Amino acid sequence: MTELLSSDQMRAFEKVAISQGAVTGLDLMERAGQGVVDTVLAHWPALSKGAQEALVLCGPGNNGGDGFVIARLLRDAGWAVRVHLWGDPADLPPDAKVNFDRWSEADKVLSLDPESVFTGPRPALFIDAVFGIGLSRPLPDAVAQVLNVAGMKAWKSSHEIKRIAVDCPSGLDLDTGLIPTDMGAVEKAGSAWPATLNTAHLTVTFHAPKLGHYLALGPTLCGELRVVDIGLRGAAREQHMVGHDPDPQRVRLAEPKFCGRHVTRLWLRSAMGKPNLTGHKFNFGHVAVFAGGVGRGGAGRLAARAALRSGAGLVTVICPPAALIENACQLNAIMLRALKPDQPLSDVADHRVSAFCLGPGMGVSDRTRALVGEVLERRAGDHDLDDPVVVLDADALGSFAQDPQRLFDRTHPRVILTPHEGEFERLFPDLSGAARAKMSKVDAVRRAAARAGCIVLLKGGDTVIADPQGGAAVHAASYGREAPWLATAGAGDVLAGLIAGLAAPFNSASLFCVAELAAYLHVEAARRFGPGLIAEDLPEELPKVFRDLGL
Ligand SMILES: NC(=O)C1=CN([C@@H]2O[C@H](COP(=O)(O)OP(=O)(O)OC[C@H]3O[C@@H](n4cnc5c(N)ncnc54)[C@H](OP(=O)(O)O)[C@@H]3O)[C@@H](O)[C@H]2O)[C@@H](O)CC1
Ligand SMILES: [K+]
Repeated sequence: MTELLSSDQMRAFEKVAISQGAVTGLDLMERAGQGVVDTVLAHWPALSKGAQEALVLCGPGNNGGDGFVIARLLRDAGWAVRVHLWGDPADLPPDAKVNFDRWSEADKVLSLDPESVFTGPRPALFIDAVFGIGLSRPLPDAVAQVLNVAGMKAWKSSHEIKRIAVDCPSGLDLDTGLIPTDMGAVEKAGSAWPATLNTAHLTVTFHAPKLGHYLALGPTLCGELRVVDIGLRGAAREQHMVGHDPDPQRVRLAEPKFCGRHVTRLWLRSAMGKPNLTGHKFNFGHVAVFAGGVGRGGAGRLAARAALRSGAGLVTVICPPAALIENACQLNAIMLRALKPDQPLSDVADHRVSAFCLGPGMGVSDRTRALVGEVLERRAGDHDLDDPVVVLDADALGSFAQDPQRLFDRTHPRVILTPHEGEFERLFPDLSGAARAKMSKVDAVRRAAARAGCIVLLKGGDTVIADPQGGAAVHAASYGREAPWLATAGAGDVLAGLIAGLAAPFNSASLFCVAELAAYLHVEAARRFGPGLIAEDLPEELPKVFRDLGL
């Protein structure tokens, strides 16, 4: 699984490599610039056929230094290159200054402002090397105007201009995936896009992807993402093997990759219980899904269906007595039990229930709170691993909005909370909204998991999963894995059931690994079905996904 780095981690890698004498900063800058040129020419082979015009915008730090290297390499290859610099050359850091001087030996450097940039000839390549991991505040207005895609209209046939971002589109915070603005940060497309919108066709980053490439606006702004090896490998820590719990210091992409190779089948087999064992249905666990009252059972039934499709041996829907007939009309392979308000849970769910799923359609109520409390108190004794898995979603979370601590006092390591942003905000108001202008989604979910003492999975196109020790993963429905059809009623209920179903067999992987796989399968099912998807389709698509993935 690919590691996602913070800006500080990237700087630390560079520092270690340089201080060990393995490489100089100038070497790294040269490799970075060469890597961008090679990647661009490989991406658009037609550009290699004849030298053309390139525009390189450089900033006051080492991102700008990379820009000077790129400009020189293109010039050496016969391109006509114009370079604009934001800032005073005398203030450039040493390596960037060396490359500024190398460029300046034969060519001039222009100022970076809309007038001077847009009056020149139309370039084939528009290269943004203004700010990278060193962005520390909102973009200056003049830079924002030059980088705004709208500015391209100054050139005729602007659609033919390839926009390349060096490390990231300038203005993107590589820790949060947000765009810092004077008013805080902008996260969502549609929610007041800043005037500084800077989207690239291709972003070339170095050594490893950063958090901001995958979180929030990152994928929208970066276009396609390529990672160039600049020889820091010696300093890199080993990669994450699929099926292993996360390292608390690191963040990984939840994906079926190891050392750059696809290991999808291995991932499925390492996380799921069913493919590794023969036996009777009780070997594969029993999931109990609580459903709502009359007319509100659909969400619970969706979760139950997903649990059964994902490998649980048995699934029981537990509902209030009045909803028994409604559910009986709709369920076959899924068992059904009614639970009266004064009846003990053990009457309908014995000790063999290995996973509970609560929330979808249950309603925000005292009754839901009481049932959640009762399930969380069902502990096996000495060993956490013997406790049933408890997936808490939707109304199981909403029922504790007034007093989240009451929930957190009971949650344990075999519990997973699966909120969407709104539910997360109600449970963790101090880790949401404006607080997230500075704190990445990963940090917010890590803190939430530590506070709740259980796993937290915060849904989104950039789903973040964290455990109380700090281990974290991002599951990204981006860079070719977009799943817009998943934004449909009931899709979240299916995910909750999927987690419960995957976690139910006694021999499945840790709950964290199961949650990563569930997020992946959920998106795979949506993408395989495609346009027109509704939540009912997701569980039915799972068998095809399993088959496609080689199970
Ligand atoms: N690390 C590595 O291993 C490698 C790194 N490499 C490259 O170096 C890049 C990182 O370089 P970097 O640290 O110099 O940061 P960078 O993004 O150039 O900007 C810092 C400058 O911008 C300024 N500044 C910031 N925000 C501003 C604003 N809004 N408006 C105005 N000014 C602003 C800031 O000023 P300050 O905040 O200090 O006042 C400072 O002067 C990295 O992204 C990659 O491309 C590669 O060569 C290969 C190896
Ligand atoms: K940049």
